[in-house]
Amino acid sequence: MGSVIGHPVSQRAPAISAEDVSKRYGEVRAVAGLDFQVEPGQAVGLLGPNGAGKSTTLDMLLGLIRPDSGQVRLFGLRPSEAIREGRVGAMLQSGGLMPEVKVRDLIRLVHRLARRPLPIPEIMRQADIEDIGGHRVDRLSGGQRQRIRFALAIVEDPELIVLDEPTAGMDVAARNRFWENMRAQTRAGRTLLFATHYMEEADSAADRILVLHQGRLLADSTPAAMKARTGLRRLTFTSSTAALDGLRRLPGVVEAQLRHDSVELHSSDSDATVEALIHGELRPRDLEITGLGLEQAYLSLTAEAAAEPRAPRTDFDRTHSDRANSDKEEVR
Ligand SMILES: Nc1ncnc2c1ncn2[C@@H]1O[C@H](COP(=O)(O)OP(=O)(O)OP(=O)(O)O)[C@@H](O)[C@H]1O
Repeated sequence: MGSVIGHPVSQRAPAISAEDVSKRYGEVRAVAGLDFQVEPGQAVGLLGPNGAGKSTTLDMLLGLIRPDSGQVRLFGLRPSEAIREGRVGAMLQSGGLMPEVKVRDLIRLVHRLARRPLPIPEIMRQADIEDIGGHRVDRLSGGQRQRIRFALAIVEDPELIVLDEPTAGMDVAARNRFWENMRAQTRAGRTLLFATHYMEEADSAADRILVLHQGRLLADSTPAAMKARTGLRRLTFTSSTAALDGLRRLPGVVEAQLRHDSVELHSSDSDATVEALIHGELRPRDLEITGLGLEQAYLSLTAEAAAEPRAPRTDFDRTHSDRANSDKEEVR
């Protein structure tokens, strides 16, 4: 990518650096003391339940809102500088598209305004919108509109792409094509930070996962390490004599599901569970043992965090407790 080569000065700086970043909305602590760095070329998935602070974090990284405290740098620059230099592209949840224009005309318009744009055919190809160039923007489906937003995000060939739930509204085929394209983007050296609620996307597209919970960083890990962390295993088999009560009493079993004669167990001691199954009455067939998926690992992590008593009040809380309600600041 030309732009990567074209910015030697801050090449060694992390693509993203967030240092002790916090943000409140009145009484709501949206983000509390967030610290992380992302190296160039990484694909990072940002996960967290509704209200965990994902969008607030992305908005602060992009300079759309100012943190109450802490510092954000992109390639060693303030967010507004990095964006001005065309090094950052974003695709956010909000933001309307110009109505009554054709897709190709919209891309041409934004292309004309950009300082160092990619060629239009390249933008259309990368965003997978070649087939809808002649369509009116206000008559597109939700998934097609997302692809237009992505096209607008990459017009300036940015080194960092920030995506907030990019595949919302896309069908399965479009979603697969989108992530295939994203993998090509990171192979080409681009850095990717995306918020998502789809675990399978995070699992396949991210080489690192950040889990936010109540504005704090709960986990910073690879998908594989996160899955291994729970220590739980999934056992599936068929049995014509299984009953839920008996399954739940098996050693190690923490969760049991029975649908017709298909059984799924989650076990904290799969050796003991298998031993009991083999020597019991159930006669399991087609027994398979696998690790739990990212979704279960994520759910157990966030459930654990929700069950913990709230962390003690911090200096940040005391300093900012009287802050007014609507302090969203536009800085660009
Ligand atoms: N402009 C605002 N004014 C007041 N409170 C806000 C504002 N924006 C966000 N919040 C609150 O801050 C917290 C974090 O919200 P945020 O949108 O960052 O979470 P999220 O993880 O992106 O959620 P979701 O998955 O639902 O998009 C929530 O409690 C939310 O209600």
